[in-house]
Amino acid sequence: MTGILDADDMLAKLDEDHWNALVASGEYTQKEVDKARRKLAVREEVSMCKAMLLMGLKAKDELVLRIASLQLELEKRYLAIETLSQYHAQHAHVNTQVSLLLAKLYFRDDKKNKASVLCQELVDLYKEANTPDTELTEDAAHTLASPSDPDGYRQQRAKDKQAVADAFYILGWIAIHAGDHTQAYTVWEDGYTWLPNDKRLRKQHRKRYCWDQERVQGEADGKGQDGCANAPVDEMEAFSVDEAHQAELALNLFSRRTQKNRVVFRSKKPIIPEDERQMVLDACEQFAADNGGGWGTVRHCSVPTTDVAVEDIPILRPWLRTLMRKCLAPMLRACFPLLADGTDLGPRGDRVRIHDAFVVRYDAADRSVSLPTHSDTSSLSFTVALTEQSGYEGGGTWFGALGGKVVDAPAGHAVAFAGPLRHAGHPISHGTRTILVLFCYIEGFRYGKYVGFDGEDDLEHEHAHSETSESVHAFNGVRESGGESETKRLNGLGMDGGVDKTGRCCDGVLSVSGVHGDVCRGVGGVKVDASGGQMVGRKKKQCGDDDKYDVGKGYIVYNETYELMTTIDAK
Ligand SMILES: O=C(O)CCC(=O)C(=O)O
Ligand SMILES: [Fe+2]
Repeated sequence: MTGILDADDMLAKLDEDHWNALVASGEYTQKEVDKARRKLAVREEVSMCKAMLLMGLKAKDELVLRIASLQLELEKRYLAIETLSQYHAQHAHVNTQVSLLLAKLYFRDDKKNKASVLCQELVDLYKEANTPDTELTEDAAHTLASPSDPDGYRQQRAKDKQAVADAFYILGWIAIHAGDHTQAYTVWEDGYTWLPNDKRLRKQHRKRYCWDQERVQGEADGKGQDGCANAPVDEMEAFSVDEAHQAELALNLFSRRTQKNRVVFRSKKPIIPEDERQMVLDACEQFAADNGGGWGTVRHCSVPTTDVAVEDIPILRPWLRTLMRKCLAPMLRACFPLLADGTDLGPRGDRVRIHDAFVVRYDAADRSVSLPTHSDTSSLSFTVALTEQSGYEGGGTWFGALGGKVVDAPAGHAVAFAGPLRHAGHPISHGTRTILVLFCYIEGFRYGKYVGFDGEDDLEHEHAHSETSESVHAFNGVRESGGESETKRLNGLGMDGGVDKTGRCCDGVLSVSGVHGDVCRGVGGVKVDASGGQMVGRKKKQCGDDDKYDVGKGYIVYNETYELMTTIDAK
């Protein structure tokens, strides 16, 4: 009995022996046992915190936050929500952190309206009590974000600002998921005005500035592509939805009368001349060389498509703005003459805005050969071929609503289509295929309204909740509560958006902790809509019989989305 001094030590020793025996017997792995032990400790702490709360032994806000974060660790988000929402309902002046965590959990739970009310409340309270910050240099902003002050005042201020920045950020994402990019960018711009030192708000501001405002010489005076200045629609080859897809939701975006079932268009002529294509490819290679030697993966995870964001390559920005203004926007105007709300894209398509622009490369020699079925979170999208068709085999864009037709384009030609259409990057079997991909929105046109992105899905989620709690109760044992099965069930969907170490969300990749496991969900995560699609980040991934491209089970999600969700996990 060496080293045993009192009853507590004795019990601890017995406990230790008990756990060790479980591992030694081979019945459980060390990892399973560690997890079970941690679970017990967390439960004990929850009980203690609850007792302290009753006895008024510590600041209530702190205790409530601690209880909620422990409940999250136990993978019981519904309990965390209950804890926070009850507290929120009972207290008129609720701590910022409590409101924010509750908003994030609602957001992740797809209760967007509830999340939105809380975020708006945080923003309004902040605005009442503060004045907009001034923009600081990156360094100064960083110091501010990590202050060291003994009495904690500055630290608390910084935390509150961070919370309000998060609230702005979430409000924007809620708008994106409702298919309202205009509103999202308005909120983010407002957030940037108030908190210009928040990195994510600053990034959104710069993106808008880049695509909507910045003009450099040569652009404004009309140099650049004029090849399709008037973009007559007869210069476009149109593809119509087939018999089986007459109810295609994407058609709802447009006047049925004028659109006549046409949802995909391919230019008959090249819109980017060869020298410009080469310039773009060179710029991307140069960018890759300057940034660690390889192309990045801006969006994807388990399907490792390689891509670069055009806004990150300065010389491509004016080029794309000119191409957009002179060619692509008028082309969209011609192809999609009348929207469902009776408006049009404006003279020469000047209501069209770039939401995102990527150069995407598929390479048969690495694993980036295809892209799973998804819908873009855009009202209109483009792919423009940058490489010659002779340089690859396979490839092109697959569209479900065209009866599974694959539309590929010769070098320099553009394919324009309605973003909500289900589509996929058809696999290449040889060579390299590089395309420019554009996600566009139409200023002031809330396309989500026409494809069912609107509305609170509380009912659906009350149901999901009961499933969640059932599964949680059913899986309290050591074995069953471990990562995969529970995470799957927690989603109530049998599929999950996981997050890998690099911050990309992946379908089918189940991460170890349940909390991480459904990181994607709230960000528009694994949302199943009427047509059985999932929405992740800015893309809506669909699962259906014809999901034959789901080879790599990849989601397309933004790293910035991941950044937001990790702040939720940070509690
Ligand atoms: O490879 C293609 O043609 C499709 C690409 C695509 O859909 C995307 O990047 O969103
Ligand atoms: Fe796409």
